[in-house]
Amino acid sequence: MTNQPGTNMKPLIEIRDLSAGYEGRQVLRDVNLTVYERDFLGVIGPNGGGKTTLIKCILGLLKPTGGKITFHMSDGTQTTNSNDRPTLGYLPQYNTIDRKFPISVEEVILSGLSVQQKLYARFTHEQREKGRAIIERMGLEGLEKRAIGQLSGGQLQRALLGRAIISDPSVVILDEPSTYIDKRFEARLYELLAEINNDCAIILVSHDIGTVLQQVKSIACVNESLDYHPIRASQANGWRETSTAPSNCWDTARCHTASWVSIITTITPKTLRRKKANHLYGADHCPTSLLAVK
Ligand SMILES: Nc1ncnc2c1ncn2[C@@H]1O[C@H](COP(=O)(O)OP(=O)(O)OP(=O)(O)O)[C@@H](O)[C@H]1O
Repeated sequence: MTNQPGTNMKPLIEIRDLSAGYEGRQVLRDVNLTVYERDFLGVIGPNGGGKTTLIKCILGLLKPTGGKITFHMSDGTQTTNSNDRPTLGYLPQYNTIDRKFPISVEEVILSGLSVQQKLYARFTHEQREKGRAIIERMGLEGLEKRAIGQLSGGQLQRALLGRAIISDPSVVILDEPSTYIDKRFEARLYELLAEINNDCAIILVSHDIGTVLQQVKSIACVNESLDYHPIRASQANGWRETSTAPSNCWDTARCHTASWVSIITTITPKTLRRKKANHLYGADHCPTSLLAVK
């Protein structure tokens, strides 16, 4: 199944019949998905289901074994070459970051401009000012010169988010952004994402289903294949709520169908309790059948 174009939403990324894997082992198959202008797509699914692999394919970090990814440019042209694609902002999973790398907060944030920068060229005054504004927006004032190895987990996540948005990308991709972020900044993080979403599309990979459902406009469940469900479908004036879920949506992903569909259809008090429990215990330790299983 592929998601259908909205009435006036411009596609930014079109994924058709994508398959991908590692060393001959297939991880994704027959993935079809379109990311639209100002979309806010939540990507959920079980551990090892292929969420990060999908993101790597979009970013051009992993070559698909089949299918194609088309990027739509602001001038109306299209490309399948990831070197020519529009700027994508990326916040990688926390555990992929080498914290021993000798780089400061300011340098991490400015490194998000590297695609616009000639190799070894100095940053301009304007770029540094932009870096300062992002540092302030991320609540990192006073930590500009601190090496990333001396930051708390949440401070590092904020620096990485700053890096992801500094280049004014057309799509920001966030892989588990709330890991290590405290409650106060988590609320700010989602406020920031709502602000950013006024200008660009967001793809958010998360295990925090309650938060995902409150924030996103559409959901993709990835477990080898992909099932898509719009929560707020596009219409002439933007996005509107929908309340239907395809009953087989989660079957394909081998999730617990009834529980998932009830979560998707409405945010129930049960879901809110789940969200609270996730925050207290972490999604992986949350004892309930609402979590996806392989
Ligand atoms: N570089 C790699 N080489 C070989 N196998 C890999 C590699 N990266 C991921 N895999 C495997 O591919 C599968 C999908 O991994 P992926 O990281 O995409 O899952 P995920 O849905 O993002 O999982 P999680 O929720 O745990 O982050 C897993 O079985 C994983 O072990």
